[in-house]
Amino acid sequence: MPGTPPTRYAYLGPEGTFAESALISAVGADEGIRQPAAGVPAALAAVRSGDADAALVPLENSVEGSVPATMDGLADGDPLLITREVFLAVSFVLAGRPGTTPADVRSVVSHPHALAQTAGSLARLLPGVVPLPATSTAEAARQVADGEHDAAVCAPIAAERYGLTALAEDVADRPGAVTRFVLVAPPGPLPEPTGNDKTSLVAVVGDRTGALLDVLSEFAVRGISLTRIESRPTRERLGVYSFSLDCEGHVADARVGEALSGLHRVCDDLRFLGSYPRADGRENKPVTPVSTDAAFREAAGWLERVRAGRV
Ligand SMILES: O=C(O)C(=O)Cc1ccccc1
Repeated sequence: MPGTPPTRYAYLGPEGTFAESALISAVGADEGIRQPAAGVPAALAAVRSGDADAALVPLENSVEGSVPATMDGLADGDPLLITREVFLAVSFVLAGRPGTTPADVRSVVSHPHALAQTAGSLARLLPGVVPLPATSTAEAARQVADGEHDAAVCAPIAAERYGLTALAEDVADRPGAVTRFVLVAPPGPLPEPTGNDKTSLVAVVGDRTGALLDVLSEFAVRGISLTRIESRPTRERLGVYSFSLDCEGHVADARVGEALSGLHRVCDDLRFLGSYPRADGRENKPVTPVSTDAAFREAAGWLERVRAGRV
């Protein structure tokens, strides 16, 4: 009998990206097949088309904030679900072809988030050199190896993979930067609740007074804490925004489920992006007695009795 085929994981490639390291740390080096994609849109497209079973993409960084390609790629297009989050400490090297010295460098290239996290250090190491964007840190290393540019800001493993040497190690304006990656899959069964989960949503609200307060109230009245909220342009016209947010809890929890029903009523559009185990090493805040599943069950029972005239 044929066994189950190996899981195909797309990731922001090429080989040697932080996304690949995050994928390996999430699923193991020997699990499934890793498929490098040319960018975040390509990684998500591979899942939507069925060419991959899941994709590992960067979502946000502790220094530079969210990755717009991922935020927008999840908010638009066919629905996808986040099934895991992965946190990775990122540390960079400035890498060049063997024999290069900082004085030889006329161009430096990297992912915009890597450039943002190293801007001050690059200005010191390479005065007057204007940094250029690449689709990923490993793509930048590949371009340097191919002679398209002189230096790349990348992971030590990417420098090694593309035969580059470090002109400077541990390049960072602020040490301790952490990037949050997510594993996304086509719609399907949700990860089981673990008791320490997060739920991600995109809420589109009308252009009216108090719209954001309406969104926040749905969480506040049910004792649900938000872990992230940011606005993104809907790209329809200036002034119409969506709110991308994460809250504590799983949609299977009564309070979260009820909050989502409430949001579905008050929002012009609500996209559920998944409930998955919290992986940032922190614990969700304790649920107050009035917001537990038992409290919601008891209240539903009470209402049923009232409606039946059994007061
Ligand atoms: O380009 C990469 O290697 C990525 O995985 C994206 C990224 C870039 C900079 C910091 C963290 C993640």
